[in-house]
Amino acid sequence: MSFKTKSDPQYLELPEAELVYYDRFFDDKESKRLMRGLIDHIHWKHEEIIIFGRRVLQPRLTAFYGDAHKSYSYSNITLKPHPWNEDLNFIRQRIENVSGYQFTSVLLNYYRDGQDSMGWHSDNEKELGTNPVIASVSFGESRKFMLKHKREKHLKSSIILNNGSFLLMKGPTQHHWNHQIPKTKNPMGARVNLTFRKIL
Ligand SMILES: O=C(O)CCC(=O)C(=O)O
Ligand SMILES: [Fe+2]
Repeated sequence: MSFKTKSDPQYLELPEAELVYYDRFFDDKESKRLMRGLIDHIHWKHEEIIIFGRRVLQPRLTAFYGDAHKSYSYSNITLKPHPWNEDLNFIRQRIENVSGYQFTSVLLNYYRDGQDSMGWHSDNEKELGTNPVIASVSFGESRKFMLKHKREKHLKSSIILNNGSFLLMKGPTQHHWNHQIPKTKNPMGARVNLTFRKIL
């Protein structure tokens, strides 16, 4: 008799990438509690960024938490971390135990509906070092996570990130691939995503 655990990992077979996906990493009850806690208690901000010299609001809310003195800069903004809270430590503990990696910081994104999104990018900021490990946890509405190779333009992939899921990106993934969460016209509820990172 085989016994399937709730979080059998799926290895995504993409060249020059290392991606591992765990569906239902958190069960429905935990996910519901954590999503509620995050929406209600995280210090969400609607950040302005500068794109091609213009000030625009990001199409989502964000927050940055982590060890003190580990600031993070991207798209002309520098984020100073809020201290870890209980829910974030609970999530961090679980992903550290399973992945065997440790994280100093977490960037949170709150997609209020299908019109909220994140454009093509890779998480390759200098302070993450080479081959950074990024641990991505999602709660709420399922959204499509798209990947495209930076050099070989025909190489594309996508994966649906479900409620309670955990996606681990490591090895040369950030070096060779961009990712995005596209907008969608389908009616969509809220989604919260957390990307745990190690700032050196
Ligand atoms: O919302 C997601 O799943 C992606 C978030 C992301 O790529 C990031 O925070 O760098
Ligand atoms: Fe990212």
